[in-house]
Amino acid sequence: MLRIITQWVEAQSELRRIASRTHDDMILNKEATVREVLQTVKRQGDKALLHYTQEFDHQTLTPEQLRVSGSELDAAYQQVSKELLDAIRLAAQQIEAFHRQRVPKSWVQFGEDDVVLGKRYTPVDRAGLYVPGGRAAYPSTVLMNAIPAKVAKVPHVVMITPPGPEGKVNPAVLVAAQVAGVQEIYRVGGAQAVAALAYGTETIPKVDVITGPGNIYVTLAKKLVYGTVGIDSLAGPSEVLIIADSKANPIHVAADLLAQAEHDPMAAAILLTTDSALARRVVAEVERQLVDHPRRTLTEKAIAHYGLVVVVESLEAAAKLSNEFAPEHLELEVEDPWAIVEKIRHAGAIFLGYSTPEAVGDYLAGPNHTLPTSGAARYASALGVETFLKHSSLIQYSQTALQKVANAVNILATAEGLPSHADSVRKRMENPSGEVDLDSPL
Ligand SMILES: NC(=O)c1ccc[n+]([C@@H]2O[C@H](COP(=O)([O-])OP(=O)(O)OC[C@H]3O[C@@H](n4cnc5c(N)ncnc54)[C@H](O)[C@@H]3O)[C@@H](O)[C@H]2O)c1
Ligand SMILES: N[C@H](CO)Cc1c[nH]c[nH+]1
Ligand SMILES: [Zn+2]
Repeated sequence: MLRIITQWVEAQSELRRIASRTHDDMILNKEATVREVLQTVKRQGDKALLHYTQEFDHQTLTPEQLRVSGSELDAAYQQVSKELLDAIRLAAQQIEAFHRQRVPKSWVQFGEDDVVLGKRYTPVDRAGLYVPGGRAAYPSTVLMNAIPAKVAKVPHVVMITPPGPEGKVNPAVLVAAQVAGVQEIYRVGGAQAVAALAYGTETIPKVDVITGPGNIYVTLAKKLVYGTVGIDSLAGPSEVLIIADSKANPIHVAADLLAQAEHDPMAAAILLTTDSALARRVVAEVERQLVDHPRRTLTEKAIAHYGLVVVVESLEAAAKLSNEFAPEHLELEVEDPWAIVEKIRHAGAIFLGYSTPEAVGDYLAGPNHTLPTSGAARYASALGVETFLKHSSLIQYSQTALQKVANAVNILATAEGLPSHADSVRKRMENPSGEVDLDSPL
């Protein structure tokens, strides 16, 4: 049952509790397990992957079965309907069009005295895409990860996803991978999959960056291997925060809350509204929609632990609470959403207006659905092409330009007690031609 609260201080404290749900859980219960999984995979490679796949996914695999075979990839096309294939293709086109919009470009700038400055973007050599598969199969997440990697021109992309019943990977996931151009797929999930990508095993290549969302084990593993490899962001259990006014439709608001709650018992679903009647209607409607819900047990858990309705005085107050929470998804179900968006400072993705359910963003609007959770939207952003790129700074100085700054470099280097830094400039001033007298004693 969703709780309604009206007190500002209580709302702030409840929102803090919900935002920190993954940190608390991570630290108290799961971190030890994940550390052990990471260490064991690092030491034992494939053997550990098979062991943990048995323990956590209840599937018995041989090392040869870790990689999804060509015949399994071909067969997947026979197992999805034409409608599903068409929907995957439509989503792929829209996601690609969006991600091609603003690809960072290398640049150089020519300044006074022939100084050249710039940035050169290059893709990582190898990317590892995590596609969740514990409680649901996510062909959409395949597209959201693989398409930006492709647009960034990453030369080697591998995908990793947990095995389902009978060790099989969901055929829609395999089809989406092929539509997005990923052929190298391994069936392993959880922290053990992240470890394989970070350290490499006999079968699975080590990568430079790991992207993709996942449950608490996956998210904690990504956090722990950061540094050995790059990661996109901490995209953990899903969350939605809805700001609604009196004109919002309670049936739609309830459906949107449940759409995120149904991902995971640790998902969060929050409504901030200026209308106490709407608050009550949404609570009743959530109950009603849960009655025949196919994922009722896990969705109810999420709603009971991390669901909340807050009645606020104004939309400005709602925006303030939302900024404190920094949600993964923010829906503005209000009459003039563009007036409120001005006040929003932290959110992974913002959905504007009554007819923009968050689910269009999950599947095919174009922007990425892999987004920071648990307050990480304060400092992180959606997965994108730039996640797979890094840039090198470019700096070229002429002798004249160097001369002009020599004194300032000398002063700074002396202040830092680093004489060779000063010498590296001074010696070029003393010997501008760079000629070496080979007859003089060394
Ligand atoms: N933030 C985002 O952008 C975004 C996008 C899509 C999905 N999601 C989230 O991704 C998650 C998907 O979770 P999922 O569970 O369906 O799939 P998952 O693939 O993330 O996790 C399943 C794996 O967890 C491991 N695991 C399960 N129980 C374990 C235990 N007790 N100990 C150790 N390991 C264990 C298993 O190895 C299993 O393969 C959800 O939380 C969903 O909300 C987030
Ligand atoms: N809402 C998820 C991100 O938190 C993404 C997703 C994929 N499929 C359905 N939803
Ligand atoms: Zn979703």
